[in-house]
Amino acid sequence: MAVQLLVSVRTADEALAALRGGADFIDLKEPRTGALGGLPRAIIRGIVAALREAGSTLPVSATIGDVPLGDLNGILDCVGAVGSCGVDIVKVGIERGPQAFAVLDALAACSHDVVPVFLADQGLDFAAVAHAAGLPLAGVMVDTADKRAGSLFDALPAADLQRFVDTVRAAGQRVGVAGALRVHHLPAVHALAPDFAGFRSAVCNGSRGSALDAARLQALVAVARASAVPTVARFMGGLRVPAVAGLPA
Ligand SMILES: O=C[C@H](O)COP(=O)(O)O
Repeated sequence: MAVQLLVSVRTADEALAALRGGADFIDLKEPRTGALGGLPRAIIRGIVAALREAGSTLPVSATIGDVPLGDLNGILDCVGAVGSCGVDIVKVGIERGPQAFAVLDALAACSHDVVPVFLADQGLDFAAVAHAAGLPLAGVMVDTADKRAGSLFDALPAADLQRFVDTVRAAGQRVGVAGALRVHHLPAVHALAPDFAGFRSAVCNGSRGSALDAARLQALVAVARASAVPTVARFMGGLRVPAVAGLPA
């Protein structure tokens, strides 16, 4: 099955461009304030309304922002507030640490559909990943916090990435990957075979805080949808990297 494309946006115009451009999920966040920067609630409500007025039935997610794991009440308050803005899924960043288990339990027990996003910069705690996979959540995702440090494929060994996908899927959960992924990572992403992959940096003209670029999104969607992607004998972390001449990386 094709990997579905989650595209992160920060305005209604970007959301409509992502809709027209072929995204499978629309993800609302403020990339200027961090990997999982949260948008003001009024903006979230406005973007959801604009998408629905345009006839979109695509799932919409939104992040709560960077709330420390130690602030469980703060996390749950933000999940409630963002979840009441009309989004289908609320995304919550999960840093590595012992508090992750209690936070995951609380997220699974709350009244909104939540996707925990494991931040891979310090490596993954597979006990926490397996714990999340066994909970009634809307999926489990991995991403990176520091976008300057390279992509997800730089942050984690290929074997860990595959273990993440396999662990979540074996528990029957939907699994997603993200982390400064570019067009040239698509074959590696396809090899991992998650249910969905998230993009922001790759669809912007400059940094991930700059405006979404429709041509870059179009190129990304075209390559992702292509049944066969040309590859060259170049490897990154043991995974094939494609040659995509003329397309933005
Ligand atoms: O949820 C997905 C992220 O917004 C992806 O952002 P990124 O491609 O800049 O890592």
